[in-house]
Amino acid sequence: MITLLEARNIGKRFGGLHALTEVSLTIHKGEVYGLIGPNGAGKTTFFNVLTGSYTPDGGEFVFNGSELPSGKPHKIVGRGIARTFQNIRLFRDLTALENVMAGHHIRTKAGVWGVLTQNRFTREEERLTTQRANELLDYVGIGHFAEVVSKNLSYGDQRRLEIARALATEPQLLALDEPAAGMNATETGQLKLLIEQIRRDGITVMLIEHDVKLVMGLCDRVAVLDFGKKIAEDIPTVVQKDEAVIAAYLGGGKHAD
Ligand SMILES: Nc1ncnc2c1ncn2[C@@H]1O[C@H](COP(=O)(O)OP(=O)(O)OP(=O)(O)O)[C@@H](O)[C@H]1O
Repeated sequence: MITLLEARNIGKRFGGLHALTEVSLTIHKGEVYGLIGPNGAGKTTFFNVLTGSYTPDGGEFVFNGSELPSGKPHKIVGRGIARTFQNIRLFRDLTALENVMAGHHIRTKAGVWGVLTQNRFTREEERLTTQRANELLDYVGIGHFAEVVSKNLSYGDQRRLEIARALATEPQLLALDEPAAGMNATETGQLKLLIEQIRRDGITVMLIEHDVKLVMGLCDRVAVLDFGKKIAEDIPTVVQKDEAVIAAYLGGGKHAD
């Protein structure tokens, strides 16, 4: 197994609140890795420090063998980590196609000068960016909505669009924050197929998700956070039976039935 991401003793405080305490985990190339836990456990905070939205108070991330810069989202995308957000963050007034093209621009070479002058090189690059964006919209299943303004898409399709935009940055690790939130059973089933396809295409996936069935059916391994600490990490069937996890995540014996 090849290690893609290693989180070493990650800590994050907000004032007196310890949102993450010495969280360490290792993600292997090609796996789907779930991050679960009760509300407020620190899952999104973990994504935020990994992807540079927040600077951790302690610890480090090693990606593909070298340390990631902290607090530099753009550089981290450039290193090959893309994410989606729990609260969808699209350019609401741009079309689906334009949203995906915006994601791809991090990989294009034409600088501001090229865009301003629209030289031949830039025009060719734009053509390829458009082509790639259309391919990605097809890939996530919303190719027919390329020209639709993103705020007019259904919730499920907006989530797919966010995935297409993240894929446009050509990531090696795709971090999905509650991708099934607000989806009905059919959409969730389609999402599962899409994530499986993404993995088959060689992209490692890290997933925060509350839909237990989806997590159990999709993830190779799962880590559980509770009050900012990792309390378990294993294959789904083992995690499901872990007493500390049952107590924390399912509300403990008092509520379990
Ligand atoms: N920017 C912030 N400022 C202050 N406190 C924060 C901030 N972000 C998160 N927190 C707190 O840190 C803790 C962890 O929050 P986080 O959003 O990471 O949890 P989560 O596991 O993703 O929860 P959920 O499943 O509800 O999304 C919570 O107590 C939250 O209130």
